[in-house]
Amino acid sequence: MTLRIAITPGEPAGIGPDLVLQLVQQDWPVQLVAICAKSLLESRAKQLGIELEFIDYDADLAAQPQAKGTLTILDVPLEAEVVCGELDARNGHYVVETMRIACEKNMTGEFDAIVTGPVNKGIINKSGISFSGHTEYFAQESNTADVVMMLATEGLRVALASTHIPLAYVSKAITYDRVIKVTEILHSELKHKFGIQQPTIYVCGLNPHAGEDGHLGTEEITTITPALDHLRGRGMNIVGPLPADTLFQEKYLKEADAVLAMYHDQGLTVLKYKGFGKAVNITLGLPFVRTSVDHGTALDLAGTGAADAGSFKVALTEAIKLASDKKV
Ligand SMILES: NC(=O)c1ccc[n+]([C@@H]2O[C@H](COP(=O)([O-])OP(=O)(O)OC[C@H]3O[C@@H](n4cnc5c(N)ncnc54)[C@H](O)[C@@H]3O)[C@@H](O)[C@H]2O)c1
Ligand SMILES: N[C@H](C(=O)O)[C@H](O)COP(=O)(O)O
Repeated sequence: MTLRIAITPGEPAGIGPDLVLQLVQQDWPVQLVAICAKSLLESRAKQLGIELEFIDYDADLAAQPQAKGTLTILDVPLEAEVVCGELDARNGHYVVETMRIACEKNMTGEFDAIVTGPVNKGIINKSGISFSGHTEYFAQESNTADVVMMLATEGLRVALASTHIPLAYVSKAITYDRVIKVTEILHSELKHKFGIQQPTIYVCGLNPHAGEDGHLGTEEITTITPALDHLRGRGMNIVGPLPADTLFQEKYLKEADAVLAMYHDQGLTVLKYKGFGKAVNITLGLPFVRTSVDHGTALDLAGTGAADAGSFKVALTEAIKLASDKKV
């Protein structure tokens, strides 16, 4: 049976539409359906000089593998005309609607995975919708209490204990229960989705030098270590908390199936330094497969033809793998 994968190009003024047009220049063993404005992709294709056959999505037809040079679209109309590189709050609802449809159709089983292009969180908020990221949106929309953001590139997986929150709130977000829940999800998904029988997880401290015995912060003593001790007591291979600035070295990474960072930039700066443009963002703990690109909207490159589709291809390849494994 051919899998059906939803692609949301994301912010219409960014590079997402360009990258979707690049993705379908090759065959894929699954059906790809872009959930977005047909008019947007038609005009972007014209601007980029790409010739494509556009096909309207029909849910009643059996899924067929993606043939290069065609693009199947589930049309969602824009609210306002798009100018490349110029954010417009009037399209905030449109962007979220594409995500909502993708989520709904994955929940019902019509689709087998979602691969998302980049969105601008600020402009969605400006449009009146409270929004902090796809990860949080899909968790809420699918009634999933806890999910984990994990980015992966060749040789490194980094998961986050907190995601899109101001730095000032991070300490409060790192609770005993949160550290346990995130590590449990990460451990379980490494085992069941990535086939690692006995996962080893290295965990970063929160403070400089992991708190230096409480002299540079106490969260390691009061919260993180007790949570990790609890998990170790249940038989999990957990190392840490280690100082984040010296954890990311080969000696440790060769032992680690994943690193759990306490906050966004602590982990993703390293991950993106290692693999920007070749990494995938995977939401762990959702009832469906969801992957994404490792980069943002790159407004400066929209419509120029200079955007690189490497990460989108990695994200799609990973979604196909995860969705295929789920079907077995
Ligand atoms: N998956 C997502 O939805 C996602 C991920 C990251 C950032 N964002 C959002 O994107 C917006 C812009 O973020 P930013 O400026 O930090 O990052 P960015 O990734 O958009 O841009 C950073 C730099 O990398 C370049 N770049 C990015 N993607 C590229 C590609 N595919 N090919 C070639 N060059 C590329 C850009 O031109 C720019 O110079 C923000 O609103 C942020 O929240 C969204
Ligand atoms: N934190 C992600 C990154 O830096 O790549 C990005 O903002 C996207 O997150 P969502 O998948 O939750 O939108």
